[in-house]
Amino acid sequence: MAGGGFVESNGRHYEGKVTAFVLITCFVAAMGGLLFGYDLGITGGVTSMEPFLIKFFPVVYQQMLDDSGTNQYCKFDNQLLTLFTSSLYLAALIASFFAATTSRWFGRKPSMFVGGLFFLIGSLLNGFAINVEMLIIGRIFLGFGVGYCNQSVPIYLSEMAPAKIRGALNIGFQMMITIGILGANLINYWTSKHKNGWRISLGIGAAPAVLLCVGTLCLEETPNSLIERGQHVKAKTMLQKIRGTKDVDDEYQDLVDASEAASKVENAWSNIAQRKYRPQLTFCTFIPFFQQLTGINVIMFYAPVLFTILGFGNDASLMSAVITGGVNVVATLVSVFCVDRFGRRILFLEGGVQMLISQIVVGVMIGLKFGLNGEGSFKKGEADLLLVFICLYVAAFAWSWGPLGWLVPSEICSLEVRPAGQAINVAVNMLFTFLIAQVFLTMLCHLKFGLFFFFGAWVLVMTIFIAFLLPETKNVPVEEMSLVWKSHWFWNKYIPDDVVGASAYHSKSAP
Ligand SMILES: OC[C@H]1O[C@](O)(CO)[C@@H](O)[C@@H]1O
Repeated sequence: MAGGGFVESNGRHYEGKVTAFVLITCFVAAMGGLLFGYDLGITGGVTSMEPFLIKFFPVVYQQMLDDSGTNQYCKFDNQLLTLFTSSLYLAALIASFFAATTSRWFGRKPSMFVGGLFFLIGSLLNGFAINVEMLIIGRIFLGFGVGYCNQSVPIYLSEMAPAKIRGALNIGFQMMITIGILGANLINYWTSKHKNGWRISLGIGAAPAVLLCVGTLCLEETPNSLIERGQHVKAKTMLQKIRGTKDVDDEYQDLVDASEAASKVENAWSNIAQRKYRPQLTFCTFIPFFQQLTGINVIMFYAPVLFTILGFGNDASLMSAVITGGVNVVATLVSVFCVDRFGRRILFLEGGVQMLISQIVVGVMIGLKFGLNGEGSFKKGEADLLLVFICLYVAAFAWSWGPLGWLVPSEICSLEVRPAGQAINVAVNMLFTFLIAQVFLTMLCHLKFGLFFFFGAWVLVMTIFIAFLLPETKNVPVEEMSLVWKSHWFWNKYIPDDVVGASAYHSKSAP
């Protein structure tokens, strides 16, 4: 068992080693993130494979053949094809509400197990699909898996992990999502060379799903969940077991206190609607909304389709998706190292400016080449340059809005508003992921190259939003957030003086 040491919270010492339990936890969490990323990334490549289109979407395929040489912008515009991609996010949105109740009543473990099972069924239905119905039902099952896992895995992680690696694990989840997307792109690149390769692409997700289910069976329930359900003795024994030491009294007491405080919260929804929580409500709603309005999923879902449209050729399209997927992973890693050193704001602001410039360049290049009628294709050198700017855009997203879109909402919400804040964050994220997936191909058909300016304009709005409204949250303990709001030019009017008095007292009294 590697690692060890202790962490302080509220002046108390938490003993805690990185035990085997913690490592298995990381492994399972990794599978949860990986599956989400895999399902995000897999459809773009699959929907650009001819045998797949011929079998399930012959109309789109015919449209593609008939259209050759004419309007590239509208080649793939088909509602049923889009529904194949986007149905997952709608299902995830609905399932995340059920998952919240399951993990509260029955524990995190059953929730994650159910999530893994959904993933397994969905992957098998897709891999063996004989008609569009089976495909879409499979996608809906995968969506239930995403809803269940996105809700329970991050909670499980933060409850199991020793405090000192909690933040790293938070970004680690996003990191696994990007690795899943890259894995999907690589697998598509390989399977596209085989006749029924799409079956492998869609079915192979069953493997991590089995690992997730089996992994979950080997896991223990979190002490927090046991306390929440009145099993105090078991909770303490469990905490000793997972921390690898008998000396857990301080941490245990904090968990009991936190659970008591949480049980007093009668209605997290009416809490977050109170005036003094206006900053939390605003950021938990707007951060996921803006994250999706960067347009990132246009690249993540449709990169191979988009690159095909731009004239990259089938192989080059899939290869380009692998390149953007790789950039996504590496740039997320940059964030892991920078976020606590340089802070959140600088990443948001630099990322915003870099995304905006890249989007303008991409829009102009496509506009100059394809014009309004959508006719043309790029020469090799031009295509490479376009790819460079798309990579710069992906990198900027991956060290800013990607991980921070999850980190910031979670670190600004104190216990009394956390469940509601987190639920809003996940729901808004899924809703706009769904909408963008659903309307992108139609928007491309109508807005043409202007689509890149459309998302660019949103990036400008969100960068101004961050510049003026988000204070730095680096190294701010959650109980001191109200001091930060109170000293902010805009939010100060929402924070009553007595709340700040209480936090100031708290922070002084904590040694
Ligand atoms: O890495 C890109 C991916 O990250 C997310 O924004 C989630 O944080 C997804 O919507 C996107 O596909």
